[in-house]
Amino acid sequence: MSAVFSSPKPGVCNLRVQNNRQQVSAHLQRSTTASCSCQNSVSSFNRSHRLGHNYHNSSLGGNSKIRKGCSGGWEAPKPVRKRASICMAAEVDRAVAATEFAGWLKEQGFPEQVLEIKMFEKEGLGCAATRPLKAGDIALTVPENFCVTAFDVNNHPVVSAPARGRGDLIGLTLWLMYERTQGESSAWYPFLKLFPEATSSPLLWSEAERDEQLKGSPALEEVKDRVAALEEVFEELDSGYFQKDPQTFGSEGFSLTAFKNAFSTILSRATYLPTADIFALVPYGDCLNHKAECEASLDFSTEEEAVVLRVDRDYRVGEQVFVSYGADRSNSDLLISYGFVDQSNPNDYLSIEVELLPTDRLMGFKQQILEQAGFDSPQTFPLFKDRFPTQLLTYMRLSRLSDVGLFAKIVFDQDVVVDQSNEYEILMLLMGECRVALQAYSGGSDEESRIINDKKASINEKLAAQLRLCEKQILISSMAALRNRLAPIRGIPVKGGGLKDPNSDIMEMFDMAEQIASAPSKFLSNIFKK
Ligand SMILES: C[S@@+](CC[C@H](N)C(=O)[O-])C[C@H]1O[C@@H](n2cnc3c(N)ncnc32)[C@H](O)[C@@H]1O
Repeated sequence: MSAVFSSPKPGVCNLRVQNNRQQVSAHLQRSTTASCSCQNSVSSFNRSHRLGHNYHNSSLGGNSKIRKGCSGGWEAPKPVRKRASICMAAEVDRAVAATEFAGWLKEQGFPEQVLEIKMFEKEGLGCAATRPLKAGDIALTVPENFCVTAFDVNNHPVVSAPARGRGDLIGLTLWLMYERTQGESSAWYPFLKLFPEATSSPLLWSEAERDEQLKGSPALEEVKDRVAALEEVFEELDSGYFQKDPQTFGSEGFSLTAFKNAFSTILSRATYLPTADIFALVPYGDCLNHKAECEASLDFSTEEEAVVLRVDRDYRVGEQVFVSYGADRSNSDLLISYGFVDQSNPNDYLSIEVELLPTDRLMGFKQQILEQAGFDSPQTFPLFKDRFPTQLLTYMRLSRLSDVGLFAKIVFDQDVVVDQSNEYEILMLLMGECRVALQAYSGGSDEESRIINDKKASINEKLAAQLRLCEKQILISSMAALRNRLAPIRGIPVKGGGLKDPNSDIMEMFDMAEQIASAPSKFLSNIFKK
């Protein structure tokens, strides 16, 4: 994995604020107070990262539990043979399409739901309650045979072969590409009419646009990696199947653009169902929008043999019912996977990677301590706008400690300062890392606010500005929190005697000191002793 921000001084500061694609980041379970504070409870979290699932093969090889025992299947109406055209949602009024879709589903025996699909100003299509709902109520029950899954891909006369072994998301992408080329002849036409042609994901932006708009953001590397992987898959499909059979795989419907558009659509609409370990296109379910505070999500119920949504809060009639697309989704992740940014996302974070110094003579000993506490080297931690994990600080304290006698003070679930010079060093290192990360973005935060409010700015420009602004805010508030922690160590008074904001006249001093975050520790300890 590529690190986006290199250390201010390699070998001295082994920290990198990096992209958030990966693994272990730590999930903070307790919410905190307004100013940036330290979190005590961290557990590793496995985000069901939809894109990440793209490259595993779990569900295509007959792992389609959701369709096992399915009786009858979805009786799609007999296709009316019309000239095949690519079905593009931009050409249709999606609100009208939603009403037609509901009627069509009813004809197929779809059960009555307590949700209706409606257009909402901010999120586009969404689901509104048609009767009052109480927390715990079932709001949606979609029998399994109405869902499109790997089962349909595996049994598809055309796309089953190219989809084999490629994972659910690519399988569904191929399914969508093919069905789109069938236009009104597709058995799923009323369903497909609801889909947007593509999302606003930067996976679809031009190289120049993404380089310019995402400059400084860890999302840039992430997008580059994902696009490269997607293009590689397309190359294989193109040379292995599309070019060999141009009659079946027409050049327009099976172009790279069509592939990427369909992939972004599937990425944003297919729901991962944990119980069945499968991705599915779920009618109605694919119209549910995300709210970070929400805990409800779709899953497959083996008892009901249906995909079910149980709401986590009360809803009034007409109110939009939300789900969670995943508890720990950063804005960068939301933008790449769904093409939107949630500016008030309490779960937004930047990842910071820390590791032991390879030249440390106590490396082996420290590694054992880390292993016992369940950490790796390197290890990724999240940096939130209002909090960062205690474990990040403890990890860093350990990594910079040279006095074995102080090792007993290393406690991962409590915020215990080991010794003042060690504390000073790690806070300065963190500060330096945040500063370097912040400097990688061009322009000040005012620039982002201006773009967000500029009526002439494009959707992509606005989305990128929202993302950059949120990420900058995380770094700025982390630096403010670090300054607050540094102030008492340095014995510098802060306004009103509190720890919130250092006096503005000493800000300059802080700034100067922060610039030397990577200075030799001898020099730092001299400052400390002043
Ligand atoms: C599963 S679909 C939901 C239906 C979608 N709104 C539509 O019009 O078809 C996911 C898409 O909904 C939109 N969306 C979901 N939650 C959102 C939110 N909180 N804010 C803005 N857009 C959201 C994004 O465009 C995303 O790609």
